[in-house]
Amino acid sequence: MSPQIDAVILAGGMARRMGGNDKGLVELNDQPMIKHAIDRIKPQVKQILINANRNQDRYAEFGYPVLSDEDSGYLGPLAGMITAMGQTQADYLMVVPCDCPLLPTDLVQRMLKAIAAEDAEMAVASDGKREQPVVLLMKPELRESMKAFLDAGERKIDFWYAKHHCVVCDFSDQPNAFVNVNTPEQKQQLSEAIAH
Ligand SMILES: Nc1nc2c(ncn2[C@@H]2O[C@H](COP(=O)(O)OP(=O)(O)OP(=O)(O)O)[C@@H](O)[C@H]2O)c(=O)[nH]1
Ligand SMILES: [Mg+2]
Repeated sequence: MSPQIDAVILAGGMARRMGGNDKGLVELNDQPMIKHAIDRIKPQVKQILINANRNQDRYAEFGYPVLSDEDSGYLGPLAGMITAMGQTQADYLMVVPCDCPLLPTDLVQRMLKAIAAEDAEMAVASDGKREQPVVLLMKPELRESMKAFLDAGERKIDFWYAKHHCVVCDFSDQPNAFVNVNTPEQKQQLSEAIAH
């Protein structure tokens, strides 16, 4: 039987580079940014979870459970992942950010295959040039390890996954899939690129 996979879309950051505007709700070509991510991921998983720390009512309108960080101190993406790992019943959790509107339509399938090929604990996506540290597929059982790492004051996720058997899943055939919208300028650029 194929494993059950849920996804969490991380939208719990402060979005300082976006002027503090809640990035998942900022519109890109007439749709909230998170809706682009939802449309990419929904066909690939059983259940979507949204992780948000403000505007929870607006996020709830997308029709999926909205989880806020257990620790509300804006401790970074790890806090959102820990929260979602504690909620999911799935075999694997796919983590994606809300600010990558062009995620691969074969993301989950390839990440799962990469894990199986090496009997790894988790996979991190790469665009061929660099790893995408918040695009991860992992077993929810890793929650305790991640929580201990965060509780120890560590924040950098790549240091955490270096402690585990993590395989890099290469998407150099679609490098634009991980285009990341952190600033109004990046949003404008992508908006124009999509429109053409
Ligand atoms: N749950 C949760 N997610 C976070 C937190 N900080 C960042 N993220 C998420 O992690 C992903 C990558 O982070 P960034 O792109 O740097 O987003 P950000 O921190 O909101 O933006 P900046 O303040 O401009 O760095 C995004 O999907 C964020 O929503 C946090 O404290 N809690
Ligand atoms: Mg970002």
